[in-house]
Amino acid sequence: MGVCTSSTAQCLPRQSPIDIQTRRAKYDSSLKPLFIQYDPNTSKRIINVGHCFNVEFDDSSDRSVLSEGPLTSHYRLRQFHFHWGTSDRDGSEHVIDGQTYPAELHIVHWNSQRYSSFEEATKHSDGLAVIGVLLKIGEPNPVLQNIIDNLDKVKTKNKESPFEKFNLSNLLPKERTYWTYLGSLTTSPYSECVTWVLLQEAITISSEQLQHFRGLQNEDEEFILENHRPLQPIEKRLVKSSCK
Ligand SMILES: NS(=O)(=O)N=C1NCCCN1
Ligand SMILES: [Zn+2]
Repeated sequence: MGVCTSSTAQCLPRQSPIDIQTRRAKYDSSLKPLFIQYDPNTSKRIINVGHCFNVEFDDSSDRSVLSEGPLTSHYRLRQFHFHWGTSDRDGSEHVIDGQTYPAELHIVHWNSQRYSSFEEATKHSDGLAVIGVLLKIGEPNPVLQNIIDNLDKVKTKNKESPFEKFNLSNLLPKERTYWTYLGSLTTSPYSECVTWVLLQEAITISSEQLQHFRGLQNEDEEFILENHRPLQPIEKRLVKSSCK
């Protein structure tokens, strides 16, 4: 069955982002540890897409993949991007027990075991798996600095620049425990095709580093000061936790 992009008779909406109420999350002992394998040789370019910037990967084969965890297929790495706010007080899309974070990293993968392309995968309820990583203000992050040093090359919409040999694994926190739930893309067309995997450990970014994100410009050459979607109703969904 195709995914719903809004509430229709045969299915309750499963929109994202949501507030993760950790005390309501249920520990599921059947959830496995995540298997994450990212080949630095698959990173290709950084591109300003108007509402954010993407770092894109060569997804013509299963060289960079996510599997296990709550997933029953393997998912191929496509791109990662961030969401941020006009100040350090908010900017994340997911919220934890009502607490907003200054930014959030999304690592987007598509089900290459069942579908032939990213575009096709977005039409199915198990099409995508997105790892969400919360960012908190702290020490400057040297791995993020490598990305930030390239933002001046993609200042305006559709500008792109080569971005090769990037080791995405180095951006992830040490601990990989997670919450998981069924949701959607948080940008248009909001397709309900995403298995969300939100890491419970945040990574750090300094306030000065985050300010560089807000220096990117959209198609009207205005600064992209914020790009996070408002919270959506959880409806009847359950959030599962990989740990007690
Ligand atoms: N913020 S999100 O849910 O990852 N949204 C996406 N939209 C299309 C490309 C992949 N991701
Ligand atoms: Zn996103």
